[in-house]
Amino acid sequence: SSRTAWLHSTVHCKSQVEPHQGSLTLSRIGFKREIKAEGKRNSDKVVKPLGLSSESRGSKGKFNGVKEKKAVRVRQKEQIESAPFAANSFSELGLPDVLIKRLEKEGFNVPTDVQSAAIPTILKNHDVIIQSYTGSGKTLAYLLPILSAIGPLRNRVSEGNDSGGGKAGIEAVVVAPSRELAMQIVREFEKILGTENKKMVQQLVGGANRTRQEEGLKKVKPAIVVGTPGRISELSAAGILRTHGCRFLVLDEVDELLSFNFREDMHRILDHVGRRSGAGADPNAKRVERQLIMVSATVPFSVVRAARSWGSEPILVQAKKIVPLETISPPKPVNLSSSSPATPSQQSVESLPPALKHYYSIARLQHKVDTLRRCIHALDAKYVIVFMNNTRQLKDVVFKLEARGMKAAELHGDLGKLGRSTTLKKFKNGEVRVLVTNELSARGLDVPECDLVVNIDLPTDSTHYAHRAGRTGRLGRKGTVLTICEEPELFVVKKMQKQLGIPITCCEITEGKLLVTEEEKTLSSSI
Ligand SMILES: Nc1ncnc2c1ncn2[C@@H]1O[C@H](COP(=O)(O)OP(=O)(O)OP(=O)(O)O)[C@@H](O)[C@H]1O
Repeated sequence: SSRTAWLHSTVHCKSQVEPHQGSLTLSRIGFKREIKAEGKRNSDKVVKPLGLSSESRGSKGKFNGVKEKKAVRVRQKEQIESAPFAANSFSELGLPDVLIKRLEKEGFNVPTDVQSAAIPTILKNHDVIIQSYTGSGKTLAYLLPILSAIGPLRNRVSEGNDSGGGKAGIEAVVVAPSRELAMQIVREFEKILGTENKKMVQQLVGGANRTRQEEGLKKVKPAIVVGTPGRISELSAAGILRTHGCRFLVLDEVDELLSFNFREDMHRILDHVGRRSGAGADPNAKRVERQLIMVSATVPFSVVRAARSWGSEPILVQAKKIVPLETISPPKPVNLSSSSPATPSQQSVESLPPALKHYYSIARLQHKVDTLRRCIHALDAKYVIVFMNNTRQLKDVVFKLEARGMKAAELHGDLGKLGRSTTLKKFKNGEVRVLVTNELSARGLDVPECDLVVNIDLPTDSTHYAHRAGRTGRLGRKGTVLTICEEPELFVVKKMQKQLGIPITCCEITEGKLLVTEEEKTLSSSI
């Protein structure tokens, strides 16, 4: 039945890595002693700069760019005090001084937990999956190690003779599932690089002018490209995008990229960007060995499997934990029909920011927009993202809100590239208060001010719920998520509540206030 199908699809979320599996003594990957799960300040410790020894970088190939035919990626085995799970500054993480200065200039002074864990691990050349909750700063967690190896802000101390000023061709490929997300990543690169260097990054998104992109690749010769799977693989197949010398392949929102929709394009990208670590030297002798970086707030076992087959000894990096992938076993079947309260998997809890508040409200279909509007007023929300499943109905909701004097706009894939970016810009600058959208915006979209997410239609499963919800409460901010459902849909909300391990509290919006019933309060506190 469709209900069973829904349950099965959501089991993925639970299948993710259970905490404390396998030994955390990782001398293999350079960590000296057991890594404690709780974040530990290391301010009083001298932490050796990680990943910067001249022995392992520069002189041994990979970091000398594409000139050497058989670039070999050397993983650092040297011992360090401990992983700085909550570093006090970026300088503790082994990033070059020039890069740290740029970060400070842009107002980034303290790394987030996931950045503290991921940056040193990537600097030590490991293939990684980065998993931590939405809005926790995963973009910089991979962007900074890349910029410390490529381009003007790179670490020059550990280099050999010549490296990475953009002459070596494409050195990093970042793939994202939507144009908006790809453009956002480009802007983050540009922010750190500064105006004078922003040309070393080029966007390759679908829907944009392909000829201009081709010219850019030929004339400007960027070192980093960021794009969507279709356009990247198209340009690669046409021989215009040459990625044999690529040292970094990043798959942002990897679980989405590995979905059926992107299968063929992703296959081409994984096959043609750099050389897989450990792959036989013969057919790909001219390729540089690449480092594979996979990123998402939700990591189903299918991603673990993909990382094992496309990467080499990959490591799962979470905010406070680093685990070799080989210790992760496939999910056990979960009995979701059991009446006893399901124990949420640690992993699913970790996909959501801890400060978020989750509510649901029951309304008839024809009253959903009215409930939405009253909720916005009750919470005095300023930046609201509303999710729906059916693109054709977005317009109707926008129309109803506007009729009541609330500035709203629709955002979906059928709009042209220009229309999409204009709408997004208007939402970000506050001209539009309510952005009515579909799954397109659920992944990665970063509008830090977003204070309310509303599901007018239910998300298909708890993974989708987590990504939608994660558009608010970014980087420790407050945020509210409201799911408006009809009575018969309530069981779906209850199920997601169990799977995600969060209270989704029943509320009513009356007389301009969002009220929680007493009964619900006790129910949700028992979760
Ligand atoms: N160290 C930091 N200090 C201050 N702000 C930061 C830091 N790191 C990231 N940010 C900001 O936090 C916000 C969220 O970061 P980012 O978009 O990378 O989150 P994410 O974990 O990738 O989320 P999602 O899973 O939704 O894609 C961004 O606005 C980013 O600029």
